[in-house]
Amino acid sequence: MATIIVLTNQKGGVGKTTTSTALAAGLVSFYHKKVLAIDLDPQGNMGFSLGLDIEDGRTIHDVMTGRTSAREAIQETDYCDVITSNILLSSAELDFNFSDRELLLKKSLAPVAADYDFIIIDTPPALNILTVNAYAMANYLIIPMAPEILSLLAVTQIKETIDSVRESLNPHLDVLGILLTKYNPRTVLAREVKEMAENIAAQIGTCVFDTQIRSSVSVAEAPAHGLSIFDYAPRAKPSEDYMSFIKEIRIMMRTKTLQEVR
Ligand SMILES: Nc1ncnc2c1ncn2[C@@H]1O[C@H](COP(=O)(O)OP(=O)(O)OP(=O)(O)O)[C@@H](O)[C@H]1O
Repeated sequence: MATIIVLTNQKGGVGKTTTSTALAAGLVSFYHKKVLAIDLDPQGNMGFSLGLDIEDGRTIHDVMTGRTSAREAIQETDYCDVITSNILLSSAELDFNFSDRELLLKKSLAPVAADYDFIIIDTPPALNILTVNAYAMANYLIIPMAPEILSLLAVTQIKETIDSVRESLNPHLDVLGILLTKYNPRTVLAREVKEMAENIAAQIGTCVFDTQIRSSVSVAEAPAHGLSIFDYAPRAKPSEDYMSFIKEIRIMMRTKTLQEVR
């Protein structure tokens, strides 16, 4: 069965899509894993970043409204399989107004989940029914966070959603860690935010990853070329950092699985 990793933070612009895309591409390119990337953000940036025309094809909205199957909505890219999103998903709160609506994503992806090693889910900058659907099927949450004070406040609010999903839908939901993005180690703010993030991580029962993703303009340029950061700018700092990040989380996931077996 696939390991399901969800990138989440209801604050916008903190690097959720960038990290989802790098993680999906990195697991395929360096570890030869079979990956399905799901875009749950109505902005539809993940499909675009992986080189797809998001106006074409069926979307996760079609899958979740039962108009098509997950298998029919999967599109292939040079990196991984993707189910794209578009603006129609922004009416999810109104469209999905029936009982069990929190498990819609899990049920619709069940027929394809066994075909993959990893399912990576990019979420919208909100805590809504889409986020809850992602949390309900996740093995691990990763919280990207930019070094800004408002970004820290957002992480505190995520805790309530995590607690309520653990109580009712997914008791095994595990927060793998907080990932500092757009990081400039030379600024005082970045160092202060790192310390605050460590306090918040302790409250959520998680950690701040040892790896931080440094800032570089190459991150903003890569999606326009439909290339992963590793192919667009292999020597740029974020390529190095995302590579270390993937190594770090693979070790963490392996350790956690071994602990569960014992
Ligand atoms: N390490 C980085 N260095 C420089 N720019 C970055 C970095 N990471 C992300 N960015 C830029 O920050 C912007 C927001 O990133 P991204 O779209 O990944 O965030 P997001 O959390 O998914 O946003 P949203 O919540 O709106 O979906 C983008 O323009 C992206 O190119």
